[in-house]
Amino acid sequence: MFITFEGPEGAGKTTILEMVAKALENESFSYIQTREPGGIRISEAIRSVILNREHVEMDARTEALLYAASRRQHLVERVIPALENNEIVLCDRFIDSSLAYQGYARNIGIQEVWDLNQFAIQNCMPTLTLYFDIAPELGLERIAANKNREVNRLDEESILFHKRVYEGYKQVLQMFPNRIKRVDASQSMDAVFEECWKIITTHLKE
Ligand SMILES: Nc1ncnc2c1ncn2[C@@H]1O[C@H](COP(=O)(O)OP(=O)(O)OP(=O)(O)O)[C@@H](O)[C@H]1O
Ligand SMILES: Cc1cn([C@H]2C[C@H](O)[C@@H](COP(=O)(O)O)O2)c(=O)[nH]c1=O
Repeated sequence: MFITFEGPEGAGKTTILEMVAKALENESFSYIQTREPGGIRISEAIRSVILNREHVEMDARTEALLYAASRRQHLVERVIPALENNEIVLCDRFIDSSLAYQGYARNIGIQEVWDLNQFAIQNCMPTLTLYFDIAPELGLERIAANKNREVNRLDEESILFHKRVYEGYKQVLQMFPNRIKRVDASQSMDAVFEECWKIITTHLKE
């Protein structure tokens, strides 16, 4: 099982992924938890290049290529070996982020970014994606309130950009209605977790 967590900034993906990991551990499932961009040395290095606040001149297609490169290395080095070892993979963001952020919000085109990513993923797609649905304003409020979080280059984009990301996700949801399950991320943490856990346990049984 390859489960990804998707959604705009501050939606609660990382928080709930941690809670899901603990719940899987309690049930004695073997799993790994990881993130994109990053998760392993080379992909974390690419992450620093992409998200560096000084790199304001980065071209949108360069950005899309760097995310895809980071994705490729992470898949080969971390995700695929874990799946081959029958471990559940919990991954904070994956290809849907590229479709929403680079494809739609950056105006490259969802189809172009999808095509670009095929070279990187070679058909390795998540079996389940939890989409954390939250109004961009509320997500940004949450991250602004979290003083421990480092602000990155994408966080600093305009509210207009974050609204486009939200619109982009809506389109991605329509493209993959079977794989992507929507969760109301504006609820309390416990309520969001319960909703996610129900979806995951159903997926496990299937
Ligand atoms: N359901 C919730 N209600 C209120 N606050 C929440 C909820 N879920 C998470 N938070 C808080 O919101 C902030 C952002 O949460 P988190 O880092 O999990 O979001 P994220 O989706 O991973 O964000 P990003 O993609 O921007 O890194 C954190 O301070 C977290 O404690
Ligand atoms: C995988 C991926 C990510 N992004 C963006 C989304 C966020 O703004 C950052 C990652 O930061 P986080 O705190 O770890 O969520 O990168 C993107 O634009 N495209 C992608 O493919």
